[in-house]
Amino acid sequence: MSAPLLSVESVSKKFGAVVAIEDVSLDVGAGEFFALLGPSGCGKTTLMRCIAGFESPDAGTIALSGVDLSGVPPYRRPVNMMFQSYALFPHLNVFENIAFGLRRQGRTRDAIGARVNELLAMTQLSAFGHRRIDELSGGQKQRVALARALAPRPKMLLLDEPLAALDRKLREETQFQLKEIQRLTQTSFVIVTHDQDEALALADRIAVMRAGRVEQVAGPMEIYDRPATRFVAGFVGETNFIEGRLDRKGAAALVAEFGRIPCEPGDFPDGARATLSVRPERIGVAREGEGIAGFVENFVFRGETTLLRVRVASNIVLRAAASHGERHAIGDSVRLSFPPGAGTLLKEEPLG
Ligand SMILES: Nc1ncnc2c1ncn2[C@@H]1O[C@H](COP(=O)(O)OP(=O)(O)OP(=O)(O)O)[C@@H](O)[C@H]1O
Repeated sequence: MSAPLLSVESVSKKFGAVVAIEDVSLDVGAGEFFALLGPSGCGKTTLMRCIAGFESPDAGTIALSGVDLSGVPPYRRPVNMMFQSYALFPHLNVFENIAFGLRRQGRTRDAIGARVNELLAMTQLSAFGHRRIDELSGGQKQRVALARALAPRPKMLLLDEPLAALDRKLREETQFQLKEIQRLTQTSFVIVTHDQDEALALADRIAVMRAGRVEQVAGPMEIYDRPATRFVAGFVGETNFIEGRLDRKGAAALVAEFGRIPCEPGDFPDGARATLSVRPERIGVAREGEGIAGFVENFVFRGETTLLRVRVASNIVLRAAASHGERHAIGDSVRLSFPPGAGTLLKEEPLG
């Protein structure tokens, strides 16, 4: 594998007594779309600001193309940041906003014109070059901010919650555009988001952060299908946590209060206490036959699936997604089945 574009090594940052990030290490490749995902306050913005040069780490190093960035001011880094507020210049038109960084670089008039027109076309704003910023919709402003940040050809673009200001419908459409623009420019994008759907939809790889630390770095499918910790499993997507004791004799199973759940034992020892994380859509729902018996306590229609809450023991309710077209009623008896490999076995850990 080629050397990473960005390399963050053992970086920590405190604000007074508050530990914002602690011993964070990760790499981002050239042309990669990378997401920092985590709940509010987990340190993702602080990490991004350290990469941009607006904060300096207390410990650790940040290097770009192998060059240590400590002491390098933000404007000298080949990194640009797109702020959540967009921070556009209201007194300049769209063209001049996009041209701003290029003028500072002292490019010729022709070079500036060519680059701005290229970005106007890429962001579907060609007809808007002369518009004032306050004459634009929220989605158009977002695209101007993106074009402006990309204009000087940074090696890496940092995006702080880039879609947060857009309504839901527009956000989805803009996700496709953002991905397309990233692909066309081959710039590394590092996006900060607390929205798991956004991270899963956009990123090639995701770092899931919690309380200043990175819990897992992996591709979206792996994060979803093979979460490394209980926190990641619960934060990304919906899941069931089933507690029990591992029985490795014969076909491995987690022995839960309400029955045996087939599972892949990994390197957990026989008899270990563990938690199985199982996504609702991986549980089979049938009216009769084999499996764990339960009854439907409640359900919500989700379009493609219906999410059932199934009581399997006096104190345990599991969520299972029944396919489209199956009708269920409150009180129905059902059987739940768990294909081996449907879930991920996790260490027991206190949830902080
Ligand atoms: N300049 C600062 N001075 C003091 N504390 C700060 C400062 N910046 C961040 N913090 C604290 O550091 C921790 C991490 O904050 P950070 O903004 O990086 O989190 P975040 O994951 O980006 O959250 P959000 O999604 O809410 O922006 C928080 O406890 C925050 O209050």
